[in-house]
Amino acid sequence: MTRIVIIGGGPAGYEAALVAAQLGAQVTVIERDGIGGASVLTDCVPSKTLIAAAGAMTSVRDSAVLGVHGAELATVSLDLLSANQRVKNLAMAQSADIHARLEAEGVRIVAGQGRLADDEPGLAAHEVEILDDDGRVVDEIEGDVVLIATGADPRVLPGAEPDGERILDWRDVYDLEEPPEHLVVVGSGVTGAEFASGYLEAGIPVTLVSSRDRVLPGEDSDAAEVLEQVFQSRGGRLERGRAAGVRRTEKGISVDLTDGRSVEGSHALMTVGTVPNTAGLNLEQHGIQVAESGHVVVDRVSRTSVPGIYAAGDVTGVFQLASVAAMQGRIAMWHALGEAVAPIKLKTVAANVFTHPEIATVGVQEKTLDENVDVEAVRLPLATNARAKMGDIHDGFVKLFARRSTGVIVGGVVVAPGASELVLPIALAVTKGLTVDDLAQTFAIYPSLSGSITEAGRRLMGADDLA
Ligand SMILES: Cc1cc2nc3c(=O)[nH]c(=O)nc-3n(C[C@H](O)[C@H](O)[C@H](O)COP(=O)(O)OP(=O)(O)OC[C@H]3O[C@@H](n4cnc5c(N)ncnc54)[C@H](O)[C@@H]3O)c2cc1C
Ligand SMILES: NC(=O)c1ccc[n+]([C@@H]2O[C@H](COP(=O)([O-])OP(=O)(O)OC[C@H]3O[C@@H](n4cnc5c(N)ncnc54)[C@H](O)[C@@H]3O)[C@@H](O)[C@H]2O)c1
Repeated sequence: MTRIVIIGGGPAGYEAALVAAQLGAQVTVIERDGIGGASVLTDCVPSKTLIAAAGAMTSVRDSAVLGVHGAELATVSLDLLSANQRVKNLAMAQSADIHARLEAEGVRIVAGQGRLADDEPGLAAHEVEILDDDGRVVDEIEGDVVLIATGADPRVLPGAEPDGERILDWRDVYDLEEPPEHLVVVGSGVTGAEFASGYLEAGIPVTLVSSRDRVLPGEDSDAAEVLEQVFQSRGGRLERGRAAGVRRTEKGISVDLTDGRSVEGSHALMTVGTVPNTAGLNLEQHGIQVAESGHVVVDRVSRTSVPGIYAAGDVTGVFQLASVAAMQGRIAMWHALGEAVAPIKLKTVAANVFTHPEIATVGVQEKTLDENVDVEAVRLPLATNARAKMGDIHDGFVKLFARRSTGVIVGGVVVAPGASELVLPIALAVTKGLTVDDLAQTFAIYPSLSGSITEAGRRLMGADDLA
Protein backbone atom coordinates (compact mmCIF):
# COMPACT_ATOMS: atom_id res chain seq x y z
CA MET A 1 0.00 0.00 0.00
CA THR A 2 1.45 3.39 -0.97
CA ARG A 3 2.00 5.63 2.04
CA ILE A 4 1.07 9.28 1.44
CA VAL A 5 2.02 12.04 3.87
CA ILE A 6 0.35 15.41 3.33
CA ILE A 7 1.62 18.50 5.14
CA GLY A 8 -1.23 21.03 5.37
CA GLY A 9 -4.97 20.37 5.48
CA GLY A 10 -6.39 23.17 3.30
CA PRO A 11 -8.14 22.56 -0.06
CA ALA A 12 -4.89 21.34 -1.65
CA GLY A 13 -4.21 18.92 1.20
CA TYR A 14 -7.69 17.62 2.01
CA GLU A 15 -8.79 17.17 -1.60
CA ALA A 16 -5.55 15.29 -2.30
CA ALA A 17 -6.20 13.11 0.75
CA LEU A 18 -9.69 12.21 -0.50
CA VAL A 19 -8.36 11.16 -3.91
CA ALA A 20 -5.47 9.17 -2.41
CA ALA A 21 -7.81 7.37 0.02
CA GLN A 22 -10.21 6.59 -2.81
CA LEU A 23 -7.30 5.00 -4.70
CA GLY A 24 -6.47 2.78 -1.74
CA ALA A 25 -3.41 4.56 -0.36
CA GLN A 26 -2.58 4.87 3.35
CA VAL A 27 -2.98 8.60 3.95
CA THR A 28 -1.84 10.86 6.79
CA VAL A 29 -2.62 14.59 6.88
CA ILE A 30 -0.54 16.75 9.23
CA GLU A 31 -2.29 20.05 10.00
CA ARG A 32 -1.30 22.63 12.59
CA ASP A 33 -4.41 24.86 12.74
CA GLY A 34 -7.46 22.86 11.71
CA ILE A 35 -8.74 20.86 8.75
CA GLY A 36 -9.96 23.09 5.95
CA GLY A 37 -6.86 25.22 6.34
CA ALA A 38 -6.76 28.97 6.01
CA SER A 39 -9.28 28.70 3.20
CA VAL A 40 -12.00 27.46 5.52
CA LEU A 41 -10.90 28.92 8.86
CA THR A 42 -9.70 32.44 8.09
CA ASP A 43 -9.69 33.41 4.42
CA CYS A 44 -12.11 32.27 1.74
CA VAL A 45 -15.08 30.91 3.71
CA PRO A 46 -15.14 33.62 6.43
CA SER A 47 -14.80 36.49 3.96
CA LYS A 48 -17.58 35.17 1.74
CA THR A 49 -19.82 34.66 4.78
CA LEU A 50 -19.27 38.26 5.86
CA ILE A 51 -19.89 39.43 2.30
CA ALA A 52 -23.17 37.46 2.26
CA ALA A 53 -24.33 39.48 5.29
CA ALA A 54 -23.21 42.72 3.66
CA GLY A 55 -25.09 41.64 0.51
CA ALA A 56 -28.30 41.46 2.53
CA MET A 57 -27.77 45.12 3.43
CA THR A 58 -27.28 45.88 -0.26
CA SER A 59 -30.62 44.28 -1.08
CA VAL A 60 -32.25 46.56 1.48
CA ARG A 61 -30.39 49.58 0.13
CA ASP A 62 -31.56 48.82 -3.39
CA SER A 63 -35.14 47.89 -2.59
CA ALA A 64 -36.68 51.38 -2.19
CA VAL A 65 -36.48 52.04 -5.92
CA LEU A 66 -38.49 48.86 -6.51
CA GLY A 67 -41.27 50.27 -4.36
CA VAL A 68 -40.39 48.56 -1.09
CA HIS A 69 -40.96 50.91 1.84
CA GLY A 70 -39.96 50.74 5.47
CA ALA A 71 -36.57 49.19 4.84
CA GLU A 72 -34.57 52.28 3.90
CA LEU A 73 -30.88 52.00 4.65
CA ALA A 74 -31.04 54.58 7.42
CA THR A 75 -33.48 52.40 9.33
CA VAL A 76 -31.53 49.13 9.12
CA SER A 77 -28.05 48.18 10.25
CA LEU A 78 -25.89 45.12 10.29
CA ASP A 79 -24.98 43.81 13.73
CA LEU A 80 -21.38 43.21 12.82
CA LEU A 81 -20.54 41.42 16.05
CA SER A 82 -23.30 38.85 15.50
CA ALA A 83 -22.24 38.56 11.87
CA ASN A 84 -18.66 37.88 13.03
CA GLN A 85 -19.86 35.19 15.41
CA ARG A 86 -21.83 33.59 12.58
CA VAL A 87 -18.72 33.71 10.40
CA LYS A 88 -16.66 31.89 13.04
CA ASN A 89 -19.35 29.30 13.75
CA LEU A 90 -19.80 28.57 10.07
CA ALA A 91 -16.04 28.19 9.54
CA MET A 92 -15.75 25.76 12.45
CA ALA A 93 -18.76 23.77 11.21
CA GLN A 94 -17.28 23.56 7.71
CA SER A 95 -13.94 22.45 9.13
CA ALA A 96 -15.68 19.79 11.25
CA ASP A 97 -17.59 18.50 8.20
CA ILE A 98 -14.38 18.07 6.19
CA HIS A 99 -12.63 16.49 9.20
CA ALA A 100 -15.46 13.95 9.53
CA ARG A 101 -15.41 13.20 5.80
CA LEU A 102 -11.65 12.54 5.85
CA GLU A 103 -11.95 10.26 8.87
CA ALA A 104 -14.82 8.40 7.23
CA GLU A 105 -12.56 7.75 4.23
CA GLY A 106 -9.88 6.30 6.51
CA VAL A 107 -7.50 9.27 6.43
CA ARG A 108 -5.35 9.68 9.56
CA ILE A 109 -5.29 13.27 10.79
CA VAL A 110 -2.41 14.39 12.97
CA ALA A 111 -2.37 17.77 14.74
CA GLY A 112 1.01 19.46 14.58
CA GLN A 113 3.59 21.09 12.38
CA GLY A 114 5.17 18.89 9.73
CA ARG A 115 8.66 19.18 8.28
CA LEU A 116 10.79 17.11 5.92
CA ALA A 117 13.48 15.13 7.70
CA ASP A 118 15.32 12.86 5.25
CA ASP A 119 18.77 11.83 6.51
CA GLU A 120 20.22 11.99 3.03
CA PRO A 121 18.96 13.03 -0.40
CA GLY A 122 17.76 10.61 -3.07
CA LEU A 123 16.03 8.02 -0.88
CA ALA A 124 12.97 6.21 -2.26
CA ALA A 125 10.91 7.02 0.86
CA HIS A 126 10.77 10.29 2.79
CA GLU A 127 10.77 11.00 6.52
CA VAL A 128 8.46 13.66 7.95
CA GLU A 129 8.79 14.93 11.52
CA ILE A 130 5.83 16.24 13.49
CA LEU A 131 6.42 19.08 15.95
CA ASP A 132 4.18 20.31 18.74
CA ASP A 133 3.36 23.97 19.46
CA ASP A 134 6.62 24.36 21.39
CA GLY A 135 8.67 23.12 18.45
CA ARG A 136 9.47 19.73 19.99
CA VAL A 137 9.57 16.71 17.67
CA VAL A 138 6.79 14.42 18.88
CA ASP A 139 6.62 11.87 16.07
CA GLU A 140 8.16 10.84 12.78
CA ILE A 141 6.40 9.12 9.89
CA GLU A 142 7.63 7.70 6.63
CA GLY A 143 5.90 8.26 3.31
CA ASP A 144 6.51 6.93 -0.18
CA VAL A 145 5.05 10.21 -1.40
CA VAL A 146 4.92 13.57 0.38
CA LEU A 147 2.65 16.46 -0.62
CA ILE A 148 3.55 19.94 0.59
CA ALA A 149 0.28 21.89 0.87
CA THR A 150 1.13 24.51 3.47
CA GLY A 151 -0.60 27.53 1.89
CA ALA A 152 0.33 31.18 2.41
CA ASP A 153 0.07 33.81 5.15
CA PRO A 154 -0.65 37.56 4.98
CA ARG A 155 2.38 39.63 3.94
CA VAL A 156 3.40 42.11 6.62
CA LEU A 157 4.42 45.57 5.43
CA PRO A 158 7.37 46.71 7.58
CA GLY A 159 6.19 49.68 9.63
CA ALA A 160 2.58 48.48 9.54
CA GLU A 161 2.72 45.37 11.69
CA PRO A 162 -0.77 44.22 12.69
CA ASP A 163 -1.54 44.55 16.40
CA GLY A 164 -4.94 42.84 16.28
CA GLU A 165 -6.64 45.97 17.67
CA ARG A 166 -6.40 48.84 15.21
CA ILE A 167 -3.92 47.62 12.63
CA LEU A 168 -5.38 44.41 11.29
CA ASP A 169 -4.85 41.75 8.71
CA TRP A 170 -7.86 39.95 7.22
CA ARG A 171 -7.63 37.17 9.78
CA ASP A 172 -8.11 39.63 12.69
CA VAL A 173 -11.35 41.28 11.59
CA TYR A 174 -13.72 38.66 12.97
CA ASP A 175 -12.41 39.21 16.51
CA LEU A 176 -13.12 42.94 16.61
CA GLU A 177 -15.19 43.89 19.62
CA GLU A 178 -16.50 47.11 18.06
CA PRO A 179 -17.30 47.77 14.41
CA PRO A 180 -14.76 50.16 12.83
CA GLU A 181 -15.94 53.78 12.65
CA HIS A 182 -13.87 54.34 9.55
CA LEU A 183 -11.93 51.51 7.96
CA VAL A 184 -8.88 52.22 5.83
CA VAL A 185 -8.12 49.25 3.59
CA VAL A 186 -4.50 49.26 2.38
CA GLY A 187 -3.94 47.37 -0.90
CA SER A 188 -6.43 47.06 -3.74
CA GLY A 189 -5.83 43.51 -4.95
CA VAL A 190 -8.68 41.01 -4.75
CA THR A 191 -8.58 40.76 -0.94
CA GLY A 192 -8.57 44.54 -0.47
CA ALA A 193 -11.31 45.13 -3.03
CA GLU A 194 -13.55 42.47 -1.50
CA PHE A 195 -13.21 43.75 2.06
CA ALA A 196 -13.56 47.40 1.01
CA SER A 197 -16.71 46.60 -0.95
CA GLY A 198 -18.09 44.30 1.76
CA TYR A 199 -17.61 46.70 4.68
CA LEU A 200 -18.96 49.61 2.66
CA GLU A 201 -22.06 47.58 1.80
CA ALA A 202 -22.34 46.74 5.50
CA GLY A 203 -22.69 50.47 6.23
CA ILE A 204 -19.15 51.23 7.44
CA PRO A 205 -17.28 54.24 6.00
CA VAL A 206 -14.33 52.89 3.99
CA THR A 207 -11.26 54.43 2.35
CA LEU A 208 -9.36 52.17 -0.04
CA VAL A 209 -5.68 52.98 -0.51
CA SER A 210 -4.66 51.86 -3.98
CA SER A 211 -1.05 52.01 -5.09
CA ARG A 212 -2.08 51.42 -8.69
CA ASP A 213 -3.81 53.62 -11.29
CA ARG A 214 -6.77 51.32 -11.02
CA VAL A 215 -8.01 48.97 -8.31
CA LEU A 216 -7.74 45.25 -9.11
CA PRO A 217 -4.70 45.60 -11.39
CA GLY A 218 -4.89 41.91 -12.30
CA GLU A 219 -8.49 42.06 -13.57
CA ASP A 220 -10.27 43.24 -16.69
CA SER A 221 -9.86 47.03 -16.74
CA ASP A 222 -13.50 47.74 -17.71
CA ALA A 223 -14.60 45.57 -14.79
CA ALA A 224 -12.28 47.41 -12.41
CA GLU A 225 -13.67 50.72 -13.67
CA VAL A 226 -17.26 49.63 -12.95
CA LEU A 227 -16.21 48.55 -9.48
CA GLU A 228 -14.53 51.90 -8.77
CA GLN A 229 -17.62 53.78 -9.96
CA VAL A 230 -19.99 51.73 -7.83
CA PHE A 231 -17.68 51.95 -4.80
CA GLN A 232 -17.44 55.74 -5.05
CA SER A 233 -21.11 56.23 -5.86
CA ARG A 234 -21.92 54.45 -2.60
CA GLY A 235 -19.71 56.77 -0.58
CA GLY A 236 -16.45 54.81 -0.62
CA ARG A 237 -13.29 56.92 -0.77
CA LEU A 238 -10.48 55.94 -3.07
CA GLU A 239 -6.99 57.24 -2.22
CA ARG A 240 -4.25 56.70 -4.79
CA GLY A 241 -0.93 56.18 -3.06
CA ARG A 242 1.48 53.70 -1.60
CA ALA A 243 1.52 53.07 2.14
CA ALA A 244 4.90 53.53 3.80
CA GLY A 245 3.60 52.55 7.23
CA VAL A 246 0.69 52.74 9.65
CA ARG A 247 0.77 54.55 13.01
CA ARG A 248 -1.56 54.32 15.98
CA THR A 249 -3.02 57.75 16.81
CA GLU A 250 -5.24 59.02 19.58
CA LYS A 251 -8.35 58.50 17.48
CA GLY A 252 -7.28 55.35 15.70
CA ILE A 253 -4.70 55.02 12.94
CA SER A 254 -2.89 57.04 10.33
CA VAL A 255 -1.72 55.43 7.10
CA ASP A 256 1.37 57.32 5.98
CA LEU A 257 1.81 57.39 2.23
CA THR A 258 5.18 57.47 0.48
CA ASP A 259 4.34 60.89 -1.05
CA GLY A 260 4.10 62.46 2.43
CA ARG A 261 0.29 62.52 2.69
CA SER A 262 -1.57 60.49 5.27
CA VAL A 263 -5.01 58.89 5.53
CA GLU A 264 -6.75 58.86 8.90
CA GLY A 265 -9.22 56.27 10.10
CA SER A 266 -10.27 54.25 13.13
CA HIS A 267 -8.80 50.96 11.87
CA ALA A 268 -6.42 49.90 9.10
CA LEU A 269 -6.90 46.62 7.28
CA MET A 270 -3.69 45.47 5.61
CA THR A 271 -4.25 43.57 2.36
CA VAL A 272 -0.85 43.88 0.69
CA GLY A 273 -0.46 40.30 -0.51
CA THR A 274 0.64 36.95 0.83
CA VAL A 275 3.85 35.01 1.51
CA PRO A 276 4.13 31.26 0.96
CA ASN A 277 4.42 29.08 4.08
CA THR A 278 7.78 27.42 3.53
CA ALA A 279 9.65 28.38 6.70
CA GLY A 280 10.83 25.43 8.73
CA LEU A 281 9.98 22.81 6.10
CA ASN A 282 13.67 22.10 5.34
CA LEU A 283 13.12 22.59 1.63
CA GLU A 284 16.65 23.80 0.93
CA GLN A 285 18.29 20.89 2.75
CA HIS A 286 16.23 18.52 0.59
CA GLY A 287 17.21 20.27 -2.64
CA ILE A 288 13.65 21.36 -3.41
CA GLN A 289 13.70 24.22 -5.88
CA VAL A 290 12.15 27.43 -4.61
CA ALA A 291 11.45 30.49 -6.82
CA GLU A 292 12.74 33.98 -5.98
CA SER A 293 9.25 34.79 -4.67
CA GLY A 294 9.64 31.97 -2.13
CA HIS A 295 7.10 29.69 -3.83
CA VAL A 296 7.85 26.00 -4.35
CA VAL A 297 8.47 25.35 -8.04
CA VAL A 298 6.20 22.66 -9.49
CA ASP A 299 5.39 21.32 -12.93
CA ARG A 300 1.85 20.89 -14.28
CA VAL A 301 1.35 17.60 -12.45
CA SER A 302 2.48 19.18 -9.14
CA ARG A 303 5.95 17.54 -8.99
CA THR A 304 8.71 19.45 -7.21
CA SER A 305 12.34 19.08 -8.26
CA VAL A 306 12.72 16.08 -5.88
CA PRO A 307 11.21 12.69 -6.86
CA GLY A 308 8.38 11.61 -4.57
CA ILE A 309 7.79 15.11 -3.22
CA TYR A 310 4.87 17.06 -4.68
CA ALA A 311 3.48 20.48 -3.82
CA ALA A 312 0.07 22.05 -4.39
CA GLY A 313 -1.89 25.19 -3.57
CA ASP A 314 -0.83 28.67 -2.50
CA VAL A 315 2.63 27.48 -1.49
CA THR A 316 3.31 27.02 -5.23
CA GLY A 317 1.96 30.47 -6.18
CA VAL A 318 0.07 29.04 -9.17
CA PHE A 319 -3.22 31.03 -9.29
CA GLN A 320 -3.98 31.42 -5.59
CA LEU A 321 -7.49 30.01 -5.63
CA ALA A 322 -9.09 27.28 -3.55
CA SER A 323 -10.32 25.58 -6.73
CA VAL A 324 -6.84 25.52 -8.26
CA ALA A 325 -5.24 24.36 -5.00
CA ALA A 326 -7.72 21.48 -4.83
CA MET A 327 -7.10 20.50 -8.46
CA GLN A 328 -3.32 20.63 -8.04
CA GLY A 329 -3.65 18.39 -4.98
CA ARG A 330 -5.85 15.86 -6.79
CA ILE A 331 -3.57 15.85 -9.84
CA ALA A 332 -0.56 15.20 -7.57
CA MET A 333 -2.24 12.11 -6.15
CA TRP A 334 -3.51 10.80 -9.48
CA HIS A 335 0.01 11.16 -10.83
CA ALA A 336 1.77 9.69 -7.80
CA LEU A 337 -0.59 6.73 -7.66
CA GLY A 338 -0.27 5.89 -11.34
CA GLU A 339 -3.64 7.08 -12.63
CA ALA A 340 -4.00 8.58 -16.10
CA VAL A 341 -3.84 12.31 -15.49
CA ALA A 342 -3.94 15.44 -17.63
CA PRO A 343 -1.66 18.31 -16.59
CA ILE A 344 -3.49 21.27 -15.04
CA LYS A 345 -4.95 23.63 -17.67
CA LEU A 346 -4.65 27.14 -16.31
CA LYS A 347 -6.34 28.66 -19.35
CA THR A 348 -9.64 27.17 -18.22
CA VAL A 349 -9.58 28.44 -14.63
CA ALA A 350 -12.62 30.51 -13.64
CA ALA A 351 -12.19 33.09 -10.88
CA ASN A 352 -14.51 35.51 -9.14
CA VAL A 353 -14.04 38.72 -7.18
CA PHE A 354 -16.82 38.86 -4.57
CA THR A 355 -17.36 42.60 -4.67
CA HIS A 356 -20.57 44.45 -5.46
CA PRO A 357 -21.06 43.83 -8.34
CA GLU A 358 -19.10 40.58 -8.64
CA ILE A 359 -16.46 40.17 -11.33
CA ALA A 360 -16.07 36.69 -12.83
CA THR A 361 -13.47 35.81 -15.44
CA VAL A 362 -12.36 32.76 -17.35
CA GLY A 363 -9.80 32.03 -20.05
CA VAL A 364 -8.24 34.61 -22.38
CA GLN A 365 -8.52 38.19 -21.16
CA GLU A 366 -8.30 41.54 -22.95
CA LYS A 367 -4.85 42.38 -21.63
CA THR A 368 -3.44 39.38 -23.51
CA LEU A 369 -5.38 40.07 -26.71
CA ASP A 370 -2.32 41.41 -28.54
CA GLU A 371 -0.78 37.96 -28.30
CA ASN A 372 -4.09 36.52 -29.52
CA VAL A 373 -4.59 38.50 -32.73
CA ASP A 374 -7.02 35.88 -33.94
CA VAL A 375 -9.46 36.75 -31.13
CA GLU A 376 -12.68 38.76 -31.57
CA ALA A 377 -14.36 40.39 -28.55
CA VAL A 378 -17.84 41.63 -27.79
CA ARG A 379 -19.06 43.59 -24.74
CA LEU A 380 -22.75 43.81 -23.85
CA PRO A 381 -23.78 46.17 -21.06
CA LEU A 382 -26.36 44.67 -18.73
CA ALA A 383 -28.31 47.93 -18.72
CA THR A 384 -30.19 46.83 -21.87
CA ASN A 385 -31.08 43.39 -20.47
CA ALA A 386 -34.81 43.19 -19.56
CA ARG A 387 -34.20 41.18 -16.37
CA ALA A 388 -31.55 43.64 -15.25
CA LYS A 389 -34.01 46.51 -15.74
CA MET A 390 -36.61 44.65 -13.66
CA GLY A 391 -34.13 44.35 -10.80
CA ASP A 392 -32.83 47.91 -11.30
CA ILE A 393 -29.35 46.62 -12.18
CA HIS A 394 -27.44 49.28 -14.12
CA ASP A 395 -23.82 48.39 -13.59
CA GLY A 396 -22.19 45.45 -15.26
CA PHE A 397 -21.63 43.73 -18.56
CA VAL A 398 -20.84 40.49 -20.32
CA LYS A 399 -17.71 40.17 -22.44
CA LEU A 400 -16.97 37.23 -24.66
CA PHE A 401 -13.79 36.36 -26.54
CA ALA A 402 -13.78 33.91 -29.46
CA ARG A 403 -11.34 32.81 -32.12
CA ARG A 404 -12.05 34.64 -35.36
CA SER A 405 -11.15 31.70 -37.55
CA THR A 406 -13.12 28.98 -35.77
CA GLY A 407 -15.62 30.70 -33.50
CA VAL A 408 -14.27 28.73 -30.52
CA ILE A 409 -14.94 30.60 -27.26
CA VAL A 410 -11.66 31.25 -25.46
CA GLY A 411 -12.62 33.54 -22.61
CA GLY A 412 -15.11 35.83 -20.98
CA VAL A 413 -15.90 38.31 -18.23
CA VAL A 414 -19.17 38.77 -16.37
CA VAL A 415 -19.67 41.82 -14.14
CA ALA A 416 -23.00 41.47 -12.37
CA PRO A 417 -24.59 40.56 -9.08
CA GLY A 418 -24.13 36.77 -8.93
CA ALA A 419 -21.47 36.73 -11.66
CA SER A 420 -19.88 33.75 -9.88
CA GLU A 421 -22.91 31.69 -10.90
CA LEU A 422 -23.44 33.27 -14.31
CA VAL A 423 -19.92 32.55 -15.59
CA LEU A 424 -20.38 28.76 -15.67
CA PRO A 425 -21.66 28.48 -19.29
CA ILE A 426 -18.64 30.47 -20.48
CA ALA A 427 -16.31 28.33 -18.35
CA LEU A 428 -17.89 25.20 -19.83
CA ALA A 429 -17.51 26.61 -23.35
CA VAL A 430 -13.83 27.47 -22.76
CA THR A 431 -13.10 24.07 -21.21
CA LYS A 432 -14.88 22.09 -23.89
CA GLY A 433 -13.95 24.25 -26.88
CA LEU A 434 -17.57 25.16 -27.68
CA THR A 435 -18.22 27.76 -30.37
CA VAL A 436 -20.22 30.97 -30.50
CA ASP A 437 -22.80 29.01 -32.58
CA ASP A 438 -23.15 26.50 -29.72
CA LEU A 439 -23.78 29.33 -27.29
CA ALA A 440 -26.06 31.28 -29.62
CA GLN A 441 -28.25 28.25 -30.23
CA THR A 442 -28.62 27.45 -26.52
CA PHE A 443 -31.95 28.39 -24.97
CA ALA A 444 -31.55 30.92 -22.20
CA ILE A 445 -34.48 31.65 -19.92
CA TYR A 446 -36.36 34.82 -20.78
CA PRO A 447 -35.99 37.13 -18.99
CA SER A 448 -32.61 36.34 -17.43
CA LEU A 449 -29.17 37.84 -17.03
CA SER A 450 -27.75 34.72 -18.68
CA GLY A 451 -29.68 35.79 -21.76
CA SER A 452 -26.91 38.36 -22.23
CA ILE A 453 -24.40 35.53 -22.48
CA THR A 454 -26.20 33.76 -25.32
CA GLU A 455 -26.81 37.17 -26.92
CA ALA A 456 -23.05 37.83 -26.81
CA GLY A 457 -22.62 34.53 -28.68
CA ARG A 458 -25.09 35.71 -31.33
CA ARG A 459 -23.30 39.06 -31.68
CA LEU A 460 -20.04 37.24 -32.34
CA MET A 461 -21.72 34.96 -34.87
CA GLY A 462 -22.33 38.13 -36.80
CA ALA A 463 -18.61 38.96 -36.86
CA ASP A 464 -17.39 38.54 -40.44
CA ASP A 465 -14.97 35.68 -40.06
CA LEU A 466 -17.09 33.83 -37.53
CA ALA A 467 -20.25 33.51 -39.58
C1 LIG B 1 -9.27 36.87 2.18
C2 LIG B 1 -9.17 35.77 1.15
C3 LIG B 1 -10.30 35.36 0.49
C4 LIG B 1 -10.22 34.35 -0.46
N1 LIG B 1 -11.35 33.99 -1.13
C5 LIG B 1 -11.29 33.05 -2.08
C6 LIG B 1 -12.44 32.68 -2.83
O1 LIG B 1 -13.51 33.23 -2.63
N2 LIG B 1 -12.34 31.71 -3.75
C7 LIG B 1 -11.15 31.07 -3.99
O2 LIG B 1 -11.09 30.18 -4.85
N3 LIG B 1 -10.03 31.40 -3.31
C8 LIG B 1 -10.08 32.38 -2.37
N4 LIG B 1 -8.95 32.74 -1.69
C9 LIG B 1 -7.71 32.00 -1.93
C10 LIG B 1 -7.77 30.66 -1.16
O3 LIG B 1 -8.07 30.92 0.20
C11 LIG B 1 -6.44 29.94 -1.28
O4 LIG B 1 -6.09 29.82 -2.63
C12 LIG B 1 -6.52 28.57 -0.62
O5 LIG B 1 -6.68 28.71 0.76
C13 LIG B 1 -5.26 27.76 -0.89
O6 LIG B 1 -5.40 26.51 -0.30
P1 LIG B 1 -4.13 25.72 0.27
O7 LIG B 1 -4.61 24.35 0.58
O8 LIG B 1 -2.99 25.88 -0.65
O9 LIG B 1 -3.70 26.48 1.58
P2 LIG B 1 -4.44 26.89 2.93
O10 LIG B 1 -5.90 26.98 2.78
O11 LIG B 1 -3.68 28.10 3.37
O12 LIG B 1 -4.13 25.69 3.92
C14 LIG B 1 -2.81 25.36 4.29
C15 LIG B 1 -2.82 24.83 5.70
O13 LIG B 1 -1.53 24.29 6.00
C16 LIG B 1 -1.21 24.59 7.34
N5 LIG B 1 0.24 24.50 7.51
C17 LIG B 1 1.18 25.38 7.08
N6 LIG B 1 2.41 24.92 7.38
C18 LIG B 1 2.25 23.72 8.01
C19 LIG B 1 3.13 22.75 8.54
N7 LIG B 1 4.46 22.92 8.47
N8 LIG B 1 2.60 21.65 9.11
C20 LIG B 1 1.25 21.46 9.18
N9 LIG B 1 0.36 22.35 8.69
C21 LIG B 1 0.86 23.45 8.10
C22 LIG B 1 -1.75 26.00 7.51
O14 LIG B 1 -1.92 26.30 8.86
C23 LIG B 1 -3.08 25.89 6.76
O15 LIG B 1 -4.08 25.47 7.64
C24 LIG B 1 -8.98 33.75 -0.75
C25 LIG B 1 -7.83 34.18 -0.08
C26 LIG B 1 -7.91 35.19 0.84
C27 LIG B 1 -6.66 35.67 1.53
N1 LIG C 1 -12.29 35.72 -4.56
C1 LIG C 1 -11.12 35.12 -4.62
O1 LIG C 1 -10.97 34.13 -5.31
C2 LIG C 1 -9.97 35.66 -3.85
C3 LIG C 1 -10.15 36.54 -2.80
C4 LIG C 1 -9.04 37.04 -2.13
C5 LIG C 1 -7.77 36.65 -2.53
N2 LIG C 1 -7.64 35.77 -3.54
C6 LIG C 1 -6.32 35.39 -4.04
O2 LIG C 1 -5.34 35.50 -3.05
C7 LIG C 1 -4.15 36.02 -3.59
C8 LIG C 1 -3.70 37.21 -2.79
O3 LIG C 1 -4.55 38.31 -3.03
P1 LIG C 1 -4.30 39.68 -2.31
O4 LIG C 1 -5.29 40.66 -2.80
O5 LIG C 1 -4.23 39.43 -0.86
O6 LIG C 1 -2.83 40.06 -2.77
P2 LIG C 1 -2.30 40.70 -4.13
O7 LIG C 1 -0.84 40.52 -4.11
O8 LIG C 1 -3.06 40.22 -5.30
O9 LIG C 1 -2.66 42.25 -3.98
C9 LIG C 1 -2.02 43.07 -3.05
C10 LIG C 1 -2.12 44.51 -3.53
O10 LIG C 1 -1.54 45.33 -2.54
C11 LIG C 1 -0.82 46.34 -3.20
N3 LIG C 1 0.22 46.83 -2.29
C12 LIG C 1 1.37 46.21 -1.93
N4 LIG C 1 2.08 47.00 -1.09
C13 LIG C 1 1.34 48.13 -0.92
C14 LIG C 1 1.54 49.32 -0.17
N5 LIG C 1 2.64 49.51 0.55
N6 LIG C 1 0.58 50.29 -0.23
C15 LIG C 1 -0.54 50.11 -0.97
N7 LIG C 1 -0.76 49.01 -1.70
C16 LIG C 1 0.16 48.03 -1.67
C17 LIG C 1 -0.26 45.67 -4.44
O11 LIG C 1 0.04 46.63 -5.44
C18 LIG C 1 -1.40 44.77 -4.84
O12 LIG C 1 -2.27 45.40 -5.75
C19 LIG C 1 -4.44 36.41 -5.04
O13 LIG C 1 -3.90 35.45 -5.91
C20 LIG C 1 -5.93 36.41 -5.10
O14 LIG C 1 -6.42 36.05 -6.38
C21 LIG C 1 -8.70 35.27 -4.21
